[in-house]
Amino acid sequence: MSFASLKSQRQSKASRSYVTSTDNSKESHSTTIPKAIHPNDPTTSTPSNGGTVYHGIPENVEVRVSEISGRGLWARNLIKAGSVIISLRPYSFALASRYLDSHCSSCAATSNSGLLRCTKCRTVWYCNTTCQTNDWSLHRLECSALTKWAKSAPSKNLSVPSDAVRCLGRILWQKKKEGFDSSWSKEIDALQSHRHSLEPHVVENNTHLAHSLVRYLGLSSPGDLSEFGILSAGDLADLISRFVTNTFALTSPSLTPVGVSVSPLIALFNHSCDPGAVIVFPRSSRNSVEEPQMQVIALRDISPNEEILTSYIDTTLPRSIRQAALKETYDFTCQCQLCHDDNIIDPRESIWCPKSCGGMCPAPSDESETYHCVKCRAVVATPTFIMDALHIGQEALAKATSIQDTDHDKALQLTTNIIPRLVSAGLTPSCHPLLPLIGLHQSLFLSSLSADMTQELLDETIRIAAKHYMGLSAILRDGHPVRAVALAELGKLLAVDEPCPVTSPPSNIAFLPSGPARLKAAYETLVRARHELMIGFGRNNDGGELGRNIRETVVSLEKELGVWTQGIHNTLQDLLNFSRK
Ligand SMILES: C[S@@+](CC[C@H](N)C(=O)[O-])C[C@H]1O[C@@H](n2cnc3c(N)ncnc32)[C@H](O)[C@@H]1O
Repeated sequence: MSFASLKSQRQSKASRSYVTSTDNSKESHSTTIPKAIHPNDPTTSTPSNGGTVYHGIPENVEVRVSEISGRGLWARNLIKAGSVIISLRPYSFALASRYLDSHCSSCAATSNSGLLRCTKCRTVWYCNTTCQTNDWSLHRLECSALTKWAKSAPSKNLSVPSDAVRCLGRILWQKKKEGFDSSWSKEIDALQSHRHSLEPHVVENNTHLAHSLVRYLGLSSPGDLSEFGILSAGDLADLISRFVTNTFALTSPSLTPVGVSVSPLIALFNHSCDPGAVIVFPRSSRNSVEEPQMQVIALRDISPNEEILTSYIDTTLPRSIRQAALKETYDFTCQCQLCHDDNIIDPRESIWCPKSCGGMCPAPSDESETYHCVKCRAVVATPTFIMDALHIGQEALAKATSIQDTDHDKALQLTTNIIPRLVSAGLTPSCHPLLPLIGLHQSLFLSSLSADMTQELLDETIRIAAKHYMGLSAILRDGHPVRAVALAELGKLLAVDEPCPVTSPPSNIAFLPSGPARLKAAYETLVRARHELMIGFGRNNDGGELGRNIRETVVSLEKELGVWTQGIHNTLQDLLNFSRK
């Protein structure tokens, strides 16, 4: 698995607590509001910010330091939901190896008209010569490193270093170019490092990364790193630790992780499992030189003096998995309400009431002998089949995820078999591992859709997409980009022309509307998706590239529906005229 996918699994999704807090300021980690430090005042020098001057910090945001989470970014004024809080090009980014030939290495765009390959290293691709020229000052150095790496690679699938190694290489070349005393280098050096408190297996991973980096840079020993300002093994360990703790997944406008990115300013945001803001790459810039544009968008209104928090991990995951991921990579125990309030029934870990009252019960754990419904208060002994379903579901999820690219059919068979078992055990659609299994099932189904698909296959994919959205909407805030993308996907599937006229639906498949009713459902779903995209990908961005695509589809559906309504109107008019004759 690439560093990009690992990172994105941890950070791409954020969520909403089941009990919505009306007091947003509760999300801050200290009882007193931390004092502001003045990051843009070069005379300020506290031990916590090292006098770092942050480039591109907007007027309505300031850096403050809290005892629990260190530096963070705070709102000075009210920030409305859907506002772009920060927009910048990351200091460094690298595409994951599998996306190098489908995305431009300068602006990260995909191209329908074909990309141009660097003729020397034959590894990176560009939209055109402008993009190539823009990237040349760094690629010049990267190009020979890539060529040497490929020559000494033991096999073809190891002929390109990982995105993490390439991104670290770019950071070091750029630091050298900018000068070690430049503000660019100081911002990188001021990223938080946890090298003194890492768990042994993290140290081991970091050591592998360090060795690969030394090899990639063409150095014979770590001692040669002094030309990059790295003077000791401790400096190298710090560099790697800073990188791991502060990188973000580079994502496509529809949230596919395609690489890694580093921005020291955006790395100042602290974490919450119910964040007020998200980090996205909406592709909103008209000028490709500014892309990839990394943006922080408010998911809800953020009050003045409230800390702006983003999420580092997939917040659709249950608490124990979130906490383990945060501890391992970021070295802290999350204190957010979702992690600490035991009175919350978390839909991520819930099953339907076995007495069918429509209420939810906390999913039982290995230790619990009984479980109770929060609605009707029924207390029920935990049947072993629920525990078995939870365990088997977890194993199936791990297996299907690991083979999805190598054995599509087997992965699909696994998800097809396990989902009904979890549903009949009473898991709600947002409960782990049912929700990620439905998400995986949907993407496996989508990859098997073709122009000559059958009506049944299309209908089944629509039903899975609807279930997926339903599960996400129980845990993610309205307008969350993950939820918005899922709804757009559902709307697009509904808008696909039905492959053949529907006679009667097979009895084992629930009813789905057809013809004009389906068109109307598609229209309404896409209008709703556009509303969500405008929040999650920014109002000023028109919902990003995906929001603009959906707007075009909505307009054409409106025309189709108009033609249809006009057709009915004309037919009625003809009938009326005929009966009058
Ligand atoms: C990406 S950095 C965020 C900026 C960091 N606070 C700083 O001073 O540079 C991530 C680190 O911030 C700290 N952090 C972030 N969110 C936190 C939270 N909710 N509680 C405690 N520490 C947190 C952890 O040390 C984590 O490894």
